[in-house]
Amino acid sequence: MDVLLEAIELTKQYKGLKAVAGYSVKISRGEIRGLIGPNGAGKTTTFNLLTSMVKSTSGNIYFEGKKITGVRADQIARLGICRTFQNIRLFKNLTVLENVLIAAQIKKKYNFMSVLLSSPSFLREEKHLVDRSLELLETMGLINAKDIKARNLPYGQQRKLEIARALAVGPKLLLLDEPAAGMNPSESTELMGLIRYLRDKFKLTIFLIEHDMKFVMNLCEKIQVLNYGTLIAEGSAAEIQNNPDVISAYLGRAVESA
Ligand SMILES: Nc1ncnc2c1ncn2[C@@H]1O[C@H](COP(=O)(O)OP(=O)(O)OP(=O)(O)O)[C@@H](O)[C@H]1O
Repeated sequence: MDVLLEAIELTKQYKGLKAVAGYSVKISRGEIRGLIGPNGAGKTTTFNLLTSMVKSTSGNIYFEGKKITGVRADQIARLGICRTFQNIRLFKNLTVLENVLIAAQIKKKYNFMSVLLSSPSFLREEKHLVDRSLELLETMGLINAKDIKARNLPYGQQRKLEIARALAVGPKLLLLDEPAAGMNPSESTELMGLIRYLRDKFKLTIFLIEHDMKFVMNLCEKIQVLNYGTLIAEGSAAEIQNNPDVISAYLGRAVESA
């Protein structure tokens, strides 16, 4: 098995609460993996730990065999772990194309003088970035919206723009936090096909959090289930659906909130 990402015994403690407790995962290159669990189970915290957006209390993370525990979030993105957010984070007053361009520039380190003097190499590079960003918008079905301000995009398209921004950084591993949230059934079915297409086209590995069970069960080859910060199950869609611990975790929460 060609393991792209491995986490061993990750824990995040907030005062008296263990948001994530001893979480481990091994994700193979090319896989589409799902992470589910009731509200507050620790899913987003897990993504925050994997991308160094929060510091783990203990545990280790390895990416392509190298230890990345404690590496800064911007460096994690440059190494090839990029993500989207549950609460969409776009530059709302910039256009769709500008949003992607900003993300595409993360990997480039311009020499200040070459930018100031608009040197030929900078202009060449800039054209390359624009071309690549336009290509990405084409792939995501957003090309006709390229000059529209992000705030004026319909919600489902804002979610797609977030994915385009993450792709612009050039990830190997793409983490999607509730990519289908707020989408109608036909949009989420279309998104499923798009995610498979992106995985193949860009040779990605995808790890996603999603509350839409149909989406997760149809798309993910393997699924993990968190409950109160602890991993309670891991397996195929059929294994997860029939797992009594998973069923009682979801039913238990439903009873609590009734
Ligand atoms: N910065 C923080 N300080 C204190 N507690 C936090 C913090 N971030 C998260 N938590 C707590 O950690 C637990 C896990 O939260 P998390 O957001 O990871 O869950 P989740 O599974 O993503 O939930 P949801 O499905 O509702 O998005 C929750 O009890 C939450 O209140």
